Amino acid sequence: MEKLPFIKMHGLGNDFVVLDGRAAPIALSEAQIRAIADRRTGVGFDQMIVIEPPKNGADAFMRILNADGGEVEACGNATRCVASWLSEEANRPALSIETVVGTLLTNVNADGTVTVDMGEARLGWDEIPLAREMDTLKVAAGVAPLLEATCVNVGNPHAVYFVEDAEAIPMAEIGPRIEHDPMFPQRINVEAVQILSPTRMRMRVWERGVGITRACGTGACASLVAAVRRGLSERKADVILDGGTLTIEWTEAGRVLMTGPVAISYRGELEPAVIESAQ
Ligand SMILES: N[C@H](CCC[C@H](N)C(=O)O)C(=O)O
Repeated sequence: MEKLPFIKMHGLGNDFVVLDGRAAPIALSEAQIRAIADRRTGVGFDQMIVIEPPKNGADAFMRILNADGGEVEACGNATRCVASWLSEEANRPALSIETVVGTLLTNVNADGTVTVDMGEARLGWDEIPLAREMDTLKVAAGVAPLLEATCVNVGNPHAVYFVEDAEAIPMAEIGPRIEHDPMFPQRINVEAVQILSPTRMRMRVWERGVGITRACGTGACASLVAAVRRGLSERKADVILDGGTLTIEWTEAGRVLMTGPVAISYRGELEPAVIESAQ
């Protein structure tokens, strides 16, 4: 096996290993993905992104793998990072990037931030999905003090809990218990949100398949949509994450736009032994 080149990128500290599978397909097992995700013996990442040739005429297709090896539908911060990289390669700011749940439109702004149109927020119980029919505005599922969620799907599933003090929530302890609650048949990303003003909120996240991350783009989108649904926020607001701030807008047309910075940390080559030794 050859050495595997990669780009290490992050969006507000939500970090990614990006592989280019356009010239030759890259197929890794869940165990191999977990081996690369290891922050001591691998490279370490929250998500792995594999860029593939487009299937429906967009600029590229992106596959998204969580650190636990599972493939998922959406990753907002990674979409922004990939858009920035591909935009420089294509020498144009606007791109379209296919994912397993649809094609996302991206734009690299003059200040270097990247905006992604994550598409329409899905609010139906079967779109989240939940285990049974109910109003997704108030879902009685969780672990104290996170007991009533507003659930939103922005390509991937989120349970958003509004709290008085986000810093006081023991996310490492209760996040995994909510992630695996039987109410959520595809598991779920968990957000604790403290409203600071009609245009600012603080959010902490336990990500499905990863754990606590410094930022979650789709989580910020879901938090804004949930806050608007509960009358707690204007349709455009800043979401303050551990790693920094994302600006999110839920347009009158129902689409969710996310804007924020991206960064390349380094480029590297993965030794074949890391992959071949994976159990
Ligand atoms: N953990 C998420 C995927 C990554 C989401 C996050 N990193 C983002 O920026 O949207 C899930 O299992 O749906």
